[in-house]
Amino acid sequence: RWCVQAPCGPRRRNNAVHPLWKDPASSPGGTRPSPINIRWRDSVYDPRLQPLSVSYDAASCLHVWNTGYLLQVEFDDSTDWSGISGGPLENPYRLKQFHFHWGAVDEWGSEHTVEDHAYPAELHLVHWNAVKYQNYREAATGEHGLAVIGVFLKDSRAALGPFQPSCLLPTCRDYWTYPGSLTTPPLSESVTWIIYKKPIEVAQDQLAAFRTLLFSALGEKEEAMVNNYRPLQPLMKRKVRSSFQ
Ligand SMILES: NS(=O)(=O)c1ccc(NCc2ccco2)cc1
Ligand SMILES: [Zn+2]
Repeated sequence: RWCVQAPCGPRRRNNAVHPLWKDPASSPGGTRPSPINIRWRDSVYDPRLQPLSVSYDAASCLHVWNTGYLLQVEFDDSTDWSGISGGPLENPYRLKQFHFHWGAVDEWGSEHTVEDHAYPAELHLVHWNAVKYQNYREAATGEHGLAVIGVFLKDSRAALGPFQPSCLLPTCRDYWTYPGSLTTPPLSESVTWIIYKKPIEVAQDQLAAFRTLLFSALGEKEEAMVNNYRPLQPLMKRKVRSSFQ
């Protein structure tokens, strides 16, 4: 079982909604905030987009932890064990971590939506540009610093395989891509988003397991970790490109 409680980080007022999720739906001064609602009419097929090349080695997985606002799996990014290239990317990017966002019920929970449809959860595989930057922390706030793959989760009888990153991707590799931001602080506008069109299927008990995690730390009033997604942000002057027609 994952460590259910959040690490005892900065003390928070009891039974307050996690401050992170009270962030206003706007990003003051931002020009490319995430997440967004993906609409067919805002997107354009780009035939120049290459397939995304994904190579993950489960042996580079380090540990799973409750960050205090989501569940995160960390990877050894000291070499190019696991990473992606191609697609909309001008360099190879190295896998640093993946994490999930989810709702209290199946009707919502994903950060991005497609034609106003929300999924029960969304997986983010976070990669950094190891050609342009020395480390993840620098890349996370720099231009062309991060590439995040978004995968929608929908519930079904089928069970998700073990948390091996390669079995977390849909078989259909059609995707949308757009320039955006981190969806949690520091909200840096450093992300090339790559969102797969097709969801992966997870068993109901796996979604239920996410909802047993806590925002609260040991000794604090228990507060279920649910609805850890940022509100939708305006598209502003951006084009969403699709790899498919
Ligand atoms: N939800 S997400 O995929 O947009 C995302 C991805 C990565 C970070 N990283 C936050 C960070 C900044 C410096 C070190 O670590 C925050 C949010
Ligand atoms: Zn995320």
